[in-house]
Amino acid sequence: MSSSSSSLIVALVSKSYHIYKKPVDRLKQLLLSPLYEVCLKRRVKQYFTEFHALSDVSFKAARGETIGIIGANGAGKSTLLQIISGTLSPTSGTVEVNGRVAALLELGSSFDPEFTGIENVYLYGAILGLDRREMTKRLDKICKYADIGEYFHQPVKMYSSGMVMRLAFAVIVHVDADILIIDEALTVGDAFFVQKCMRFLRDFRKNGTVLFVSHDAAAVVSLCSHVIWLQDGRIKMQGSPKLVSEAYLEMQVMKSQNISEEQMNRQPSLGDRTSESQKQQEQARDMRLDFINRSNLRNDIELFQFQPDSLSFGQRMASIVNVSMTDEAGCVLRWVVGGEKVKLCIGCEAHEILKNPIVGFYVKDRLGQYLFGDNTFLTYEDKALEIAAGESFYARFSFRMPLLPVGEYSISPAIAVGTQDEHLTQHWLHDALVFKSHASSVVNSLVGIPMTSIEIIVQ
Ligand SMILES: Nc1ncnc2c1ncn2[C@@H]1O[C@H](COP(=O)(O)OP(=O)(O)OP(=O)(O)O)[C@@H](O)[C@H]1O
Repeated sequence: MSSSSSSLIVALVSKSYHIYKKPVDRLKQLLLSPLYEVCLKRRVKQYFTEFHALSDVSFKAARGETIGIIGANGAGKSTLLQIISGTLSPTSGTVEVNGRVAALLELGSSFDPEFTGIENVYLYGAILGLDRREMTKRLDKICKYADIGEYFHQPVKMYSSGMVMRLAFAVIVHVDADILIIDEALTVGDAFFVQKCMRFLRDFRKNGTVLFVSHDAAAVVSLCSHVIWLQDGRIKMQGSPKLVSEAYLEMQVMKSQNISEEQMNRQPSLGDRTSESQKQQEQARDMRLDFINRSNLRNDIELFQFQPDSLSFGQRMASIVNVSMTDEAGCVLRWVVGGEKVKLCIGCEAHEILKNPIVGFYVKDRLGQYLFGDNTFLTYEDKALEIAAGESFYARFSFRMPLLPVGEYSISPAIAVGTQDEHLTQHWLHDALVFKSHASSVVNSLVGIPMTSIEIIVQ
């Protein structure tokens, strides 16, 4: 990307803070340090420790790009975005912005609670570099977009959080921003207004640049074209939303289970099982035969071979050794038609005694968006289940295959031990079974559900 096509260039941005143990240390630093330096011509000890909230962060964003910024609490997301929006200066590094930046962080946090909605519109406009005359021209439209009625004339302290969001977003929509910075607060709240914001964002993204900040990997996958993962003030990883969010999710699982990266076995050696799965593939029945010539929009879904060597993590008291989709009679399928009854079988092997194993899966689309998933926990919650070391077992999920838009999908199975809320992942296999929808009547939604009937009734 050339710098001229970039609407935003962040180059080696760092931010550090001086941390003082006691308030008096700040005073000592302020008074003694320069005094010593002048009188004694030497540096004296520092009364603070330096904390690096951001270290050498660099990236570029082009017009039409939506960049996701993910990271745990304290990772440096707000610091970075405050620097980009110009409300905080970096300790070192530069930010080049081509155009107007409008930030909607912690929605409405820059509103003055004592001022009315209208007064805050002017205030917010001023922060974004628009004078009173320009804001007056836009006031009616902002009022209509926010749709908060008489509250527009009331002090903001009387607003519900939903009203604050409505007003803040209405302003953002009408300030002709080139770069929008928003956070996940936008995606919660009144569903109709969220949809309205999303429609604006979808449109805005065609020419503008969006920075979307979130803790939630699934949210960035559905909105962003590129994702930056911040950890301890540094870029831990950046790239495609799917890859980065998977790695981030993996790290979160490891953290919640107190597992170090070394403890994770990331090298499955299940190659010897490939031949078995190949055999299954050859014997698989083509379910399309039953549906031939019914419709050219029939949702033909091709299932590929189980990938035992796909990226995985887990403690490995057990392994996933096979994933297949079968028809009701148990015959392994190579093709399935959306809307048909199928069974998803996840074969496992225990390497040690397993108490209360949970087997589950997620189905994801090409962008890594989670479409649906389930696990065995609730069904087995009241039944003590113990599996001896060396035993094989499998979990089977029976459901109707949803109708899927044309594209590639994958199933990520997992086995864990414990409960739904507190468990230790033993083996999580990313994209273990890939499948492809070749034709579909579903175009504008993530999945379609099989209709039992469709009618027009003229009275
Ligand atoms: N004024 C400050 N003085 C000292 N440390 C600060 C200051 N502002 C932020 N920090 C620290 O910098 C780090 C990054 O903070 P930041 O708010 O950017 O994180 P974040 O990723 O936005 O977190 P969250 O998701 O919780 O909002 C944190 O450890 C925070 O405590």
